[in-house]
Amino acid sequence: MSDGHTGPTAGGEIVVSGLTKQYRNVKAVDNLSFRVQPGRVTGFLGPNGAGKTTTLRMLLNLVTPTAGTATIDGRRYPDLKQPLRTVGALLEASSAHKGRTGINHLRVICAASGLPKRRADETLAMVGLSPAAKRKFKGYSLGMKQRLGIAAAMLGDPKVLVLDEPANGLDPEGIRWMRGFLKGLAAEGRTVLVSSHLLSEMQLLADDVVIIAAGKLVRQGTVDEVLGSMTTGARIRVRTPHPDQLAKALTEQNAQVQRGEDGLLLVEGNDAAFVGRVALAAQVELHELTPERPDLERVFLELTSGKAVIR
Ligand SMILES: Nc1ncnc2c1ncn2[C@@H]1O[C@H](COP(=O)(O)OP(=O)(O)OP(=O)(O)O)[C@@H](O)[C@H]1O
Repeated sequence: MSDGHTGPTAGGEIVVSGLTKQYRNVKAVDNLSFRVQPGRVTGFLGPNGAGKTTTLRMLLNLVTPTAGTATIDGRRYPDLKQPLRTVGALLEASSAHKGRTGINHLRVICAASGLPKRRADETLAMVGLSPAAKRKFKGYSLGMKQRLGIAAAMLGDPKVLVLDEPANGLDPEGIRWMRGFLKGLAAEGRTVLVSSHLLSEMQLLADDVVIIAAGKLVRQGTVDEVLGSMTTGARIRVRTPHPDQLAKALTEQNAQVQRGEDGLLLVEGNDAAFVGRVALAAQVELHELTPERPDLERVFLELTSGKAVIR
């Protein structure tokens, strides 16, 4: 809708509708629509150049859409009555005045935005940076800078968090911390939208995923739905001392079977119960029968194959 109001929505829902951004030569975002629910972590995934950053910047009114709308809590960003209390954002490795201490960086933002000064101390504690409060920004590690950026995003106690590649450059400990922190925010009922190309990380972090490629929606759903919808990715590992006999029986039932080492068979497109039944009917002893869940990495490559163009 053009007046910036899309009617009542549950607190903190993000609604992207027909969003499009045409740069001179590139359609960075192409008629994109999706919804992001509160109380959940949503992974916003896509290959390089897919249009993730452009979408998030349109959501935050930093880039003007060519067409379509993006609303937070039912309003476009410029129409939010209290933007910092509604949405907090981390767009890139946060920058701050090099000679300023972490705590002063946050206090400056509080002063400029009419937020109480105590929020600087509270959010610094929230991200575990209190011990480094009085150290200068230029001495912060990348991980500390990311934490400070998150503290800044949390100053207004927003119900919506939008983070562009927050795990970039973090070490495994930093990534683990980030995961716990973001899950905690969602558990408090906040909306957490996180862009990433680290798909394995998203599988551990996200409840829902929105996958885009070349500016277009490729798939949206819960992580389980998206993984479960990929029949080609689902395989059953079967181990038997009689692989020839079992492979023959399975192939006769039109199953696709790949041979591995040590009597291993990989069966595609069927479930474990099917494989067990065929083995029983063929009187073949089984030493292993394991459904292999497709991982998000494989699903992602399959869904976006051919669209991961470097533009
Ligand atoms: N200001 C701009 N002017 C022209 N083209 C742009 C501009 N900003 C982005 N693009 C182009 O739009 C496309 C989408 O870029 P965007 O940064 O949104 O993708 P992304 O999914 O965030 O990628 P990455 O993971 O590499 O950051 C790319 O082709 C990019 O070159």
